[in-house]
Amino acid sequence: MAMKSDIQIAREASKKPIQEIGEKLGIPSDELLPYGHDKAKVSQKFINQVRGNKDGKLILVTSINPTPAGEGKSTTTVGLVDGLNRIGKKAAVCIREASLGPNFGMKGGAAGGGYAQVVPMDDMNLHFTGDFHAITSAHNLLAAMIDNHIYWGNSLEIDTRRVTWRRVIDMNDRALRQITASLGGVSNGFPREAGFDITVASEVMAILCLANDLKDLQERLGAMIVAYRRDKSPVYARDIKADGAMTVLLKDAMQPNLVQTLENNPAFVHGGPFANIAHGCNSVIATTTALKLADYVVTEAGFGADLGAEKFMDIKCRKAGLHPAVVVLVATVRAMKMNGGLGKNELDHEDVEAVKKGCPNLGRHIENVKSFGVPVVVALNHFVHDTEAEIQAVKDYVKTMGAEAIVSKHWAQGGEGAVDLATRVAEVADEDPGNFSPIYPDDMGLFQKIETIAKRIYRADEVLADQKIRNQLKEWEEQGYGNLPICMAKTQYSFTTDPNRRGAPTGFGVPVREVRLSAGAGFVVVICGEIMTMPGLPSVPSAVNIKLDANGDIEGLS
Ligand SMILES: Nc1ncnc2c1ncn2[C@@H]1O[C@H](COP(=O)(O)OP(=O)(O)O)[C@@H](O)[C@H]1O
Ligand SMILES: O=COP(=O)(O)O
Repeated sequence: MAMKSDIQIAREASKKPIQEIGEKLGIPSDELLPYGHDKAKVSQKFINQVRGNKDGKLILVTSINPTPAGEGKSTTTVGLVDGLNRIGKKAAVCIREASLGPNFGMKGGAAGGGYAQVVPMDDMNLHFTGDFHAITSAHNLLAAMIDNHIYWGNSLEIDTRRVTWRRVIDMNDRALRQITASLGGVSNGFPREAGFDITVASEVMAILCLANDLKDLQERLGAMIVAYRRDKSPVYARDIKADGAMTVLLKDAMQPNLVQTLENNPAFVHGGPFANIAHGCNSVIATTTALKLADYVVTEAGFGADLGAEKFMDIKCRKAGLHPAVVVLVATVRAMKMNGGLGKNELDHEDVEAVKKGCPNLGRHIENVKSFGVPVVVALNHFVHDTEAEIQAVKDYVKTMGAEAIVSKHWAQGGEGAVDLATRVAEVADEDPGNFSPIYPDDMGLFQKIETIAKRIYRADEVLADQKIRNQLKEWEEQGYGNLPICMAKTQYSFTTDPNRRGAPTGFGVPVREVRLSAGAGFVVVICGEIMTMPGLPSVPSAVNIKLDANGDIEGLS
């Protein structure tokens, strides 16, 4: 029988009232702000009340370098939590919210898939509880106030050639990457080059995902650098007096969202930075709250372990004082084949040799995760086309790497299909050796931090950066930002900056195109190769297949 679509499965879910889901975690109904019957925000008051609880075990789900469709990190995160609950563990999901960009572009949503989804998947993949709209508004309020400040006399002496604060929209729109603002004459202000990024690349998004509470949020917002003067001294958001109003716009967005899996297990869904252009992790407030309420919290970080997992460890864990007890590294036969050199349209037939050729990519990610002092379990996310020979090839290879690969069929079977994975992951998590450490110390120089990531994680020979970039990093160190971690922005398809160099390449350099100081979020963004902070739509966007059917139900969301 043909598998139902994700949205059909989600629509048929037997959801419980969100208050019952909260009760599973000890959240009283009056500490939930409901958004309908199946979504709610958790109150800051309750979050403050449980801050003293003992932490559960934190489990990170990452993956090998993915195909364009993604290898099932969110799906495995949800399936693993359902599996853990089936074996009697009190486990919760912690994932990111979906951006409308990939939803209507190519990649799809962020609610998992098959019988391992969070619901209501359509709400979650569309407007959800409005967090992304709030972030977009707050970001663009600041942009409007900057140009307005310049219009009314520019008392801060902003150098209009050095306004670094761009605008955002939660959509893939390449036409907005580079624009000229304030055209049309005197009443429209002073024309200058400007542009848009996608909302998930906004520093406001990063701050919402790293802040502990509203006070911390406002302080970080105020600390964002928005422009420089001619003497190159920074102008902050607090100089524009925008931080208060931005915090008002973000008041509700700051509170984590609670929904449920298809098997009625709790799922925190909050924040949504991409991992190729931002730090790629869900919010600290959701993760730390979940750890106070569940014995096992399973979270994910975007794209492959060279991006999301590295930034989870070196940015999120460092800043929030977290550490993963175990990492689940998702591999799929299809991505192994792609890393073995096959094209994205050649992945549906058996090719054991291609799987074997892709193994070094998996091996490098296993070594990288272990280099953070964290044990790893490989989850082979089973697809219907996978053959026994292909699966065996992965298992045999993983064994040579001193790890173990466990086949998980959560997509097709829900939690029942992930019981073996859940059993093993819980065992490893309970043995948590507590040896986690980031791969570079705070007091290492910024350029040296970039080199450490490039050489130790990507296996690059060198970092290529012109003198202007090196001088900019030195200047930020002199201004007191030298202790910040690095947020690498590069393609998700390769360890290199060339999306076509799959597998485990060596003998390459990492070209740095631009560096941006996210002084509010507290990291330095290093833009490598051709990666864009405003993606474009594909030739046939998913949007063309998204519509309402005769019953008014949504079709085409995945
Ligand atoms: N085992 C599987 N079989 C078939 N499709 C899957 C499987 N796992 C995930 N998918 C689908 O692949 C896409 C990407 O899954 P997702 O969990 O979003 O990946 P990631 O979080 O790594 O980007 C989704 O459409 C999902 O439904
Ligand atoms: O930031 C990217 O996340 P996914 O890997 O979930 O697409």
